[in-house]
Amino acid sequence: MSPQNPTVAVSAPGKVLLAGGYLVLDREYTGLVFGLSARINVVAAEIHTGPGVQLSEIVVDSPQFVDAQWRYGYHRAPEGGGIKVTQLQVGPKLNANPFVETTLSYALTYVDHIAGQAGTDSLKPARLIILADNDYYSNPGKATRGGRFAQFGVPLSGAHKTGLGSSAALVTALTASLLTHYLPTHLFDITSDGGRNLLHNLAQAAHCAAQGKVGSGFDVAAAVFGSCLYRRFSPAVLSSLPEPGAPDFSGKLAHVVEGPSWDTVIVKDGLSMPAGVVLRMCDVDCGSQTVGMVKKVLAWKAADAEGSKKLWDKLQGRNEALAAALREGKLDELPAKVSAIRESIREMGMLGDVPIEPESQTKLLDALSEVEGVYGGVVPGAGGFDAAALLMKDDDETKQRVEEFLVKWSREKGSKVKLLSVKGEMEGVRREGLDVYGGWL
Ligand SMILES: Nc1ncnc2c1ncn2[C@@H]1O[C@H](COP(=O)(O)OP(=O)(O)OP(=O)(O)O)[C@@H](O)[C@H]1O
Ligand SMILES: C[C@@](O)(CCOP(=O)(O)O)CC(=O)O
Repeated sequence: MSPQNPTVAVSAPGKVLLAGGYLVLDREYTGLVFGLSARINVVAAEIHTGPGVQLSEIVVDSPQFVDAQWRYGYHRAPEGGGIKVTQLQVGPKLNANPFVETTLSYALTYVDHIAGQAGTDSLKPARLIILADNDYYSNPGKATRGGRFAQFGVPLSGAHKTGLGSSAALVTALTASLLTHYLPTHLFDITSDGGRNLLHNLAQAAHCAAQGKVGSGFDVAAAVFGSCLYRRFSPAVLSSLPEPGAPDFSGKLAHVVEGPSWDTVIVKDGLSMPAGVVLRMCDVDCGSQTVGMVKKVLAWKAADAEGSKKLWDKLQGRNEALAAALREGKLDELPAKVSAIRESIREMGMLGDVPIEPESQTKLLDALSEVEGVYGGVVPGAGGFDAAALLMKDDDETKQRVEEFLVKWSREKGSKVKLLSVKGEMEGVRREGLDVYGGWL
């Protein structure tokens, strides 16, 4: 028989929205979502306490960063309020991690609800270890330990994010590791469709609560399902959920995440990568910030309902045409499909007065498209100055040409552009063997 609360490891991929930024906020439209080879891993293990010792504690470590341990006490709140977690002070100051804290309260509440129904009292203390692939963070400067997981030598707040969706991958892997650790396979199985749907719903709910807003959720969808065509859930699905600890949070959470009201549409075979083609990401370190872009685009959409609908319908058609060319392996069509999308994106940026594909990025993408073996590139997600996603031949010669091009470009333009080692990947959340984490556990 397997132990009651086994040590388990789960990983979830990062994301890139290749096409469908802004449109995917609206259920009328879809997004081309790719999972990435950069993963966030979480190992969940029981904490063994001495005989007679009672403690209700969850310890979370992110050992690649300095001062990155968070300890929480937990208890069952009255009136069905679920599991309340309270951060315990470790060092001189309380260093909050809202994504970890909220995910613990959501996942433990759900586990306790299910375990309560099954008549067992299974919330034993646990230790969780977070290990993130290096591409999630750039120029941390003081990285000391090589290998798959760097020791960054800075606190989490001092690491520069590359925008691969660390919080969504973390919330998903953390939720999945807790459910897998505490629940027997017949109650939660990450490899089943039902298990993945439940994980998706619970992770979306926790991620929205932690970030204090309901986005399109494509990042959590990528973390759970990997690459797909994504149509969002209606935000109303989450509107009946009270705060953790409030009366009946537990029952309402279970009702929402198990409920039939989710209208997310994930089309796994709607998106694929032809043999010999790879999706790669560039990090552009240029110091330019883009804030409030979503707000501005939505304001333009509201102010010009008719014109914006026309443009979005056209862009949706162009996005679908790219997905079809990828599915059908029509490599010679890729450059024109990518250019058509970029043209509509620039039009949206101009009409909304938002730098979605700013001129510096237009120049970079145009020049990259001329490099032999590159089919084209876009500003992914919301766009802006700081990233580019490329479709290119999957061979070392093309990679080398792109890297050489970027070195020259960076020198000439004074903006640091570098190719990340991350690649597009189809697979979503998965169990991992413990041997991957040698030396970290
Ligand atoms: N390795 C980690 N260990 C612990 N917490 C982490 C780790 N990585 C990310 N987080 C949590 O996620 C937060 C960052 O999430 P945020 O949504 O700001 O960025 P992101 O998801 O990486 O970026 P983007 O949405 O632009 O792709 C951190 O503040 C922290 O709470
Ligand atoms: C603008 C938007 O459609 C995409 C944002 O993507 P990213 O965070 O830039 O990868 C917002 C969303 O989908 O939640």
